[in-house]
Amino acid sequence: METFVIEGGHRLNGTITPAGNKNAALPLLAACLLSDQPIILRNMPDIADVRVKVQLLQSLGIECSWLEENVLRVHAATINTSEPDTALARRIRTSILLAGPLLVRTGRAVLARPGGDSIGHRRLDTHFLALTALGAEVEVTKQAYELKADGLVGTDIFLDEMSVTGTEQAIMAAVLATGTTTIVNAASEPHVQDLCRCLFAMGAKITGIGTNSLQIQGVSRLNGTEYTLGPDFMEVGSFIGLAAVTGSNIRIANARPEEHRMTRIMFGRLGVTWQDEGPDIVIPAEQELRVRDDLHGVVPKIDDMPWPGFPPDLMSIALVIATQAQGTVLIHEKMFDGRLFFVDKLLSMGARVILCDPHRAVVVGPAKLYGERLTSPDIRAGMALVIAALCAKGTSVISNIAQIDRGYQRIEQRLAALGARIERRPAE
Ligand SMILES: CC(=O)N[C@H]1[C@@H](OP(=O)(O)OP(=O)(O)OC[C@H]2O[C@@H](n3ccc(=O)[nH]c3=O)[C@H](O)[C@@H]2O)O[C@H](CO)[C@@H](O)[C@@H]1O
Ligand SMILES: C=C(OP(=O)(O)O)C(=O)O
Repeated sequence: METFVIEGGHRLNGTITPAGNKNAALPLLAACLLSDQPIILRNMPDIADVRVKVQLLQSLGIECSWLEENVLRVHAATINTSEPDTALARRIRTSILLAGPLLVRTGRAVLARPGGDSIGHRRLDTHFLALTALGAEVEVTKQAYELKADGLVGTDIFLDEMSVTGTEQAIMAAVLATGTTTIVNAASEPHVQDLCRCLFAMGAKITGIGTNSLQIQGVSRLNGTEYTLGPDFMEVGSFIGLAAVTGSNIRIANARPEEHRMTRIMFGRLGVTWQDEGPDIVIPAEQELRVRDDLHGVVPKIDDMPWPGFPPDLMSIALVIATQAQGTVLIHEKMFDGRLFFVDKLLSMGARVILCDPHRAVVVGPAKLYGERLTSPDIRAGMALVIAALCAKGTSVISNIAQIDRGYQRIEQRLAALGARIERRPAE
């Protein structure tokens, strides 16, 4: 197990480019099963979760090869089995996204209960609601799911919540179903849009992309294509937070500023500002971080919602920024039950936070942070701890960085290029 050793308290400077969106890459790899033609995915992030997903595809007999850095060719000419490798499937959340495509291609899917971040209960009910509506038979056991279908038939589906991967599952099952499917109360995050656009390029008939109501006219086959993934907006939000708490001037190249309107509102409540310069985001040095109270001096809140609300994956970053802002703010994590527990790590660094319950934390800032020995509990808390450590006085050692490697491509090298003092070392 490796660690990050971080010496904090130094200002950073320079340009950083976000990697391709992790949460687009993972469903797109599942979508490759929907065609027997080659698909070339560009701007694929070279992260641990993608590597596990590629191995999962290979366990089905699908050809996957990196043509060059961040360019992956996937060719599902034949699929040898409907049972992806159990150990690999248990390592990532999106192994479950193979269910719909396997049903379509082989009429059967046997999948282990998936892994992914341990941030509270991660329900899959929406996935099975959609698949059964389209005609699949599903048997759920304690640790696995067995599905079969003799052809899927389009229908009107109203999702019980705007689940991101639940929506992706429904889309992938519907594109080759007979007839028309409507998916209402659908998620519309940029990664859901990337999936729809790639499927569209493969010949799928989808309208309503980017909205909460999708219409899909089933087609009889899908072609191969080439598709370029969008930038990871969680990386962009993380880099904005990093610049703000370290007082650094950072340019984030090709950041798609239009995807950060809600982030601007929420981070703005902590006094964080930036300029959009064409496709780039430029965060100025030495900002005055000060909580902006609501009208009548009421303590403001930062809370998450499905898109275009503030993404839950940026809540941990917002919490670290709040520790450095003058004033009091409520962090209200409404979507996940277990994402705020990492505040005990920030408390050990000197942050002033009251964890009211699993969903709410009151942060009083600014607090001077000090280097600590820390463990990364999940991917986003891990990145939040890296940011806290870079802002802290002294040296921090972060263990369990495999969590961070799941989603951030060679992060220590990219941050070191901005002047960050961060090293990857074998665990002592
Ligand atoms: C691989 C991938 O893409 N993972 C992302 C995906 O996970 P995933 O698809 O697993 O997350 P879901 O969208 O299903 O649900 C996330 C949480 O929000 C709750 N919920 C969801 C919708 C809703 O309308 N109301 C509600 O309360 C769910 O009950 C759950 O606790 O979306 C999450 C929410 O953006 C992100 O944190 C994950 O990074
Ligand atoms: C929760 C996340 O990932 P996953 O759904 O893959 O566990 C995340 O990307 O923050």
